Amino acid sequence: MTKEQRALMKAIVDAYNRHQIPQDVAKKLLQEQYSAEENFLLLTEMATSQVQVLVEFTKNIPGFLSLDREDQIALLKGSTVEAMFLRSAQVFSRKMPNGHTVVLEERIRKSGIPDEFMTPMFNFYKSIGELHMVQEEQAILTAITILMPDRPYVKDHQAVERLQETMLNVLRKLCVLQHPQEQQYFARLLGRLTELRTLSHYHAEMLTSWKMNDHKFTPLLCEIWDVQ
Ligand SMILES: CC1(C)[C@H]2CC[C@]1(C)[C@H](OC(=O)c1ccc(O)cc1)C2
Repeated sequence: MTKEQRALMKAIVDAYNRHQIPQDVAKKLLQEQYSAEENFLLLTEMATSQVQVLVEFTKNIPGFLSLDREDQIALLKGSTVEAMFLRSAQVFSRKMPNGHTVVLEERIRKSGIPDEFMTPMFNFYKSIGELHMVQEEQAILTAITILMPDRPYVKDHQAVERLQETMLNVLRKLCVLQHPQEQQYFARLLGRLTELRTLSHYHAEMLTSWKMNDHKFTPLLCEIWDVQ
C-alpha cells in the first residue's frame, strides 16, 4: 500500500472509531422493560443516534466535503439505511458483549417490525459476522457504501466514482493483506453490498408498517428518509 493509501485508511478508521453509538443508548437496551412501545422508542433512539454517527463519519471521509453540496445530501439520504444496517451488523457481530446482542435481537423482534423482515435482517447479520472483518475493512466498506455514484439525484457521478474508486483500491489491497489465504475475500465483501440493497427495500416497508400503526419517528429520521 502506498503512503497516501495508508494515510487515507488511517483517516477513515479514525473517523469510524471516533463516531461511536453513545453508550447510554446501548445501556438502555438492557434496562428498559419489554413493552412493544418501549422497544420501539429504544429502536428509534438507536436509529437516530446511528444516523447522527453516520453523518459525522461521512463528513470525515477525505474528499466528501469537497463534493457538490446537493450531491453530499443525495449520497447521505441514499446510503443511510444501508450504512446503518452495515454498522449495526458489525456492532451486532462484534462490539456488543453477548448479553446485549440477545437483548437487542429480542427487542427488535418485539418492536412491531413485520416478521418477513426479520429473517433477511438476521441472515445479513450472520453473513457479516462470518466474514470476521477487521475494523479497517468495516470502516472502508462503510465509506464505499456511502460513496455509491448511482444513488438517486447525484449529479456529478464522476466525482463520486473517483472517490469510491480510491476506497475500492485501498480495500482490495487490505483484503489481500488481512486474508491472504482467501482469494475471493474482497469479492465476498462487495457481495454483501448487494445483499444490503435488498435490506433497504425491506426497510421502506418496515417504516410504512410502523407509520400505519401510528408510530412517531424523530425529525432527523423523517428528514433523512422523507417520511412526513
Ligand atoms: C438495528 C436496526 C438497524 C434495525 C432495527 C433497529 C435499527 C436501528 C433500525 O431501526 C430503524 O430503522 C428505525 C427507524 C425508525 C424508528 O422510529 C425506529 C427504528 C432497523
